[in-house]
Amino acid sequence: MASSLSTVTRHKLQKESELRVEVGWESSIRLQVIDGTAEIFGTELPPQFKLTFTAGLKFAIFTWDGATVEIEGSAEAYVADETPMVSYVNVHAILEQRRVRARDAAASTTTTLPSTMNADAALQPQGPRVIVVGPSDSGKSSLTRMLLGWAARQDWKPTFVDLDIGQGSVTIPGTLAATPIEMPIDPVEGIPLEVPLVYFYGHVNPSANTDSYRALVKELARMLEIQFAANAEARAAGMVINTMGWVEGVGFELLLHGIESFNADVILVLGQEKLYSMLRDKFKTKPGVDIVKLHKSGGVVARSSKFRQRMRNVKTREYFYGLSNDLSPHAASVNFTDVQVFRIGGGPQAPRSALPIGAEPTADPTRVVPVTISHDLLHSVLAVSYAAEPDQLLTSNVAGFIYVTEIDIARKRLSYVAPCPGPLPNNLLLAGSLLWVE
Ligand SMILES: Nc1ncnc2c1ncn2[C@@H]1O[C@H](COP(=O)(O)OP(=O)(O)OP(=O)(O)O)[C@@H](O)[C@H]1O
Repeated sequence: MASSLSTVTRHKLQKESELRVEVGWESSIRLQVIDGTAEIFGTELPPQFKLTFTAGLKFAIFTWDGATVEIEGSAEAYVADETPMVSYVNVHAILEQRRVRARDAAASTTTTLPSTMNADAALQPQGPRVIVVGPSDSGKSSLTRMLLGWAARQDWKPTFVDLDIGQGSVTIPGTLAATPIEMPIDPVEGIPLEVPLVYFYGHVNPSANTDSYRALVKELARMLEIQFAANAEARAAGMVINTMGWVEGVGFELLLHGIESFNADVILVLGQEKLYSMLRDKFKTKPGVDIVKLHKSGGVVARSSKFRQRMRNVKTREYFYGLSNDLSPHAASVNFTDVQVFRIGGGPQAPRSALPIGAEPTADPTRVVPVTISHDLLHSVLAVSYAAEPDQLLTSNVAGFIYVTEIDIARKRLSYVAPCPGPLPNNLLLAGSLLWVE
């Protein structure tokens, strides 16, 4: 039975049960494990230590052997003893065997090859490449976290790939990203930002420009392939890929494109029979791809579009201000001539003169188009690209993001806020449809 908590409440959890918590929007809560052991999405909680969970968060504290958990503050919370966790951890055990096999095989390849010879990258021993798929609110991100967390607890550094542009769990929404996970993901702080490879798609809706989305997925996969070829440890640990909840029509095509681009060999399907059978049909002639159907947890909470919008704002705010307002973003301004802003898509594909008579030029969705700086850019989130030339902007990764706070047309100056001081690392900026108002 759900209870509304406003003060301190203790919950005794039996083995293999979980406490499902929804923090209210009014304030954060403090939570600690009083005795026993418990984890949040694969990350073990430190005993006797108060952790703060911010307003709006929804999560489960799971225990394998039993625990007592105390919550201070206002939250909806209830205990559930029916969870799919055992099936999830069984998947982890199989992935673990594959990682060990890849590591052992890599070790014997290096000892048997002459030192001057490199094994063909495609033939090198390879750990599991897992892709988690399912409709919206099926628990994909949570399962991804668990699999990464359990692997990291066994000293692997698996690569987390996030293709879900709606949430932006690595940096901000509207991005695709990959990062090695060296330790279980902190349930409060999230993913550390040290070495992520981030690409800016610029929209939270994949249908805004599916061609550019595909181009970015391909490029991210290509970059990881290069990294894996040079790093046997990362290759053996493999990757866990989180996807978006769009699984019908073009969404399904994009899923297939993701699976093929990353050469995924384990597809975990959460909570939808139809998607499972469509994938099984697609891959029945392809040996070496395992498709596994898993139950969705009864704890997964459906989130409205308003809630998602709110969480996106929280995520963007966190990027600039830190989780608990502990970062001081840096306000600065530049002359219009100091920066060049572009967007992807638009503009004619070919000049009318080059087209057959009567044909209308269509917009090229992957074309890099210059943007004239105007009031239209006010409140935009812009990516600072690593591209050396504008024509590389489509597939270059990004250094970070700024948001535009003022456009002074008379003085031709653009004011912005960046997460750190100092000049921008590049003057090539990329705009999408992402806006943010403090
Ligand atoms: N067992 C659980 N108990 C309580 N809350 C949960 C549980 N599992 C997941 N949640 C919460 O439910 C929400 C949806 O889960 P999650 O983000 O994993 O789904 P998703 O399939 O990745 O969603 P989408 O792709 O639509 O964004 C999240 O807020 C998550 O923290």
